[in-house]
Amino acid sequence: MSKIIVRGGRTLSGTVRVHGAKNSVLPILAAALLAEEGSSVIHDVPALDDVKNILQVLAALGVYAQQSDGSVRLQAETLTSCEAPYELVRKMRASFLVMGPLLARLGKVRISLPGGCAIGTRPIDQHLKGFEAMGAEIGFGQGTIEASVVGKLRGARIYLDIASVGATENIMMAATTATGTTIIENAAKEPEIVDLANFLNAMGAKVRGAGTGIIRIEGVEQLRGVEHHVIPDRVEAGTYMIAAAITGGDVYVEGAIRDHLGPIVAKLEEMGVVVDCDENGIRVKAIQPLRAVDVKTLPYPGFPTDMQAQMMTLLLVAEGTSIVTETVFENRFMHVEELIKMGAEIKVDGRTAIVTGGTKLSGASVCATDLRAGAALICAALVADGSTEVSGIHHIERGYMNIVNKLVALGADVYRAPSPEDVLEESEKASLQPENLLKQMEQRAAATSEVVIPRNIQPTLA
Ligand SMILES: CC(=O)N[C@H]1[C@@H](OP(=O)(O)OP(=O)(O)OC[C@H]2O[C@@H](n3ccc(=O)[nH]c3=O)[C@H](O)[C@@H]2O)O[C@H](CO)[C@@H](O)[C@@H]1O
Ligand SMILES: C=C(OP(=O)(O)O)C(=O)O
Repeated sequence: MSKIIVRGGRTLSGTVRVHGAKNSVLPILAAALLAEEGSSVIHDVPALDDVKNILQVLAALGVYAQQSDGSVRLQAETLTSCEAPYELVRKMRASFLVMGPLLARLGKVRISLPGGCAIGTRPIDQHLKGFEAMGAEIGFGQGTIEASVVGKLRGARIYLDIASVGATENIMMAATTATGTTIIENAAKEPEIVDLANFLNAMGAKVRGAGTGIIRIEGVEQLRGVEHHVIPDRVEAGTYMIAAAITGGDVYVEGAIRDHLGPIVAKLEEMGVVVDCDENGIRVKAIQPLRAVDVKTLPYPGFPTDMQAQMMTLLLVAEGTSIVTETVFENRFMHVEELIKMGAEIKVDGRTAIVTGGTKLSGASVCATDLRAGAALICAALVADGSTEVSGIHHIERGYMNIVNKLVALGADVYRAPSPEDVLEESEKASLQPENLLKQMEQRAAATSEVVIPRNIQPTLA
């Protein structure tokens, strides 16, 4: 098991550049399935495990993808399957976002139920309610969902009981080529929804109102591939803002968009952190001591649940007691137990955590139970006395590209310790390189006095 090791006590300073948003790029790559003509070229695609995973799902459906230097070209003119394989969907919930595009493109889809995860049960009833309203027949097999529609999906008025990000995206994509108009009421308003709508509109869709609670999609005949730049990752940006503040540092987060980070900026300022925003990024300068503040997570534009764990960690170094309330997911305090191992004083009562500030944190062996819990542990480790070993880092690598290098560039004392299996894998890979294979054959031949003629210099037989 690989680990990230952090020796705390360094003050962060300098500039860090944020990558493209994970939560934008995943639906956008799924939406590329809708292009019946031409290629889609997506730029600012971060090299994250989640991205690799969705590209594998798309490949299994027949999409041809080429990746180079932060961009991906996708060719989806001919799809070869309507079935998203279980092993891939199981790895990542966001793969469920291919359901809407597949229903629109092929009129049928077979996909595994994505199941729950550490932060909550995460049902998909609102996605399915939307597809059914649009005329899809939905059936459940053993852990799978099969949906089909006779002819095309039909536009409908769909009220979401919860302003679900994924359901809004899935229904929005399905509706782009439906007959008539679809209206999503109580739609999610996240910036990633707007990014997806912009991509769809560039492809020829007619989506209006993205970013508000009511989205109207007028169905069009077909969509074509286009080029698109993904928006910067607001959660990655927010995490580096917290990392800067917790170490009493001075960091410029290049690419951070202030309008996407309203609640983070507001809470940091309430705590006494100096936040300067310009059109290219956000500078965070922490003048400690910081003040305790209360935080309640809510759908956008409220305080993002994806920043709750990191914010809780910052509150540990503030003066006074803070109350953190998680309203979006029912089980998103898994980091608390790990922070307590580092000396934190936090009491959880249902969806509320009472955080006592000013306690000294000490290095410990802790485990990232989910992506943002992992980010929060790294933030805590940056100010803890001594060394912290964070395991479960595959969660962190789902959402933060080059986190270790970025923190090192800001002055942190941190490194990634590969697991013995990783080292073995690397050496196995190396031993499979052609030049090494040849060397091994030669060594074996010398030992057995066999004659080895490498294939590329073998004489052609008459
Ligand atoms: C890939 C991606 O973009 N992930 C984000 C997306 O996840 P995701 O799209 O899964 O989150 P949702 O907005 O759908 O979930 C919000 C709440 O609604 C509930 N719900 C959702 C759908 C449904 O059909 N029924 C239902 O009850 C969920 O269990 C959860 O309690 O938004 C979350 C909330 O901002 C973020 O934490 C995730 O980082
Ligand atoms: C919960 C998250 O992502 P996902 O929905 O992909 O699990 C997250 O990004 O914090």
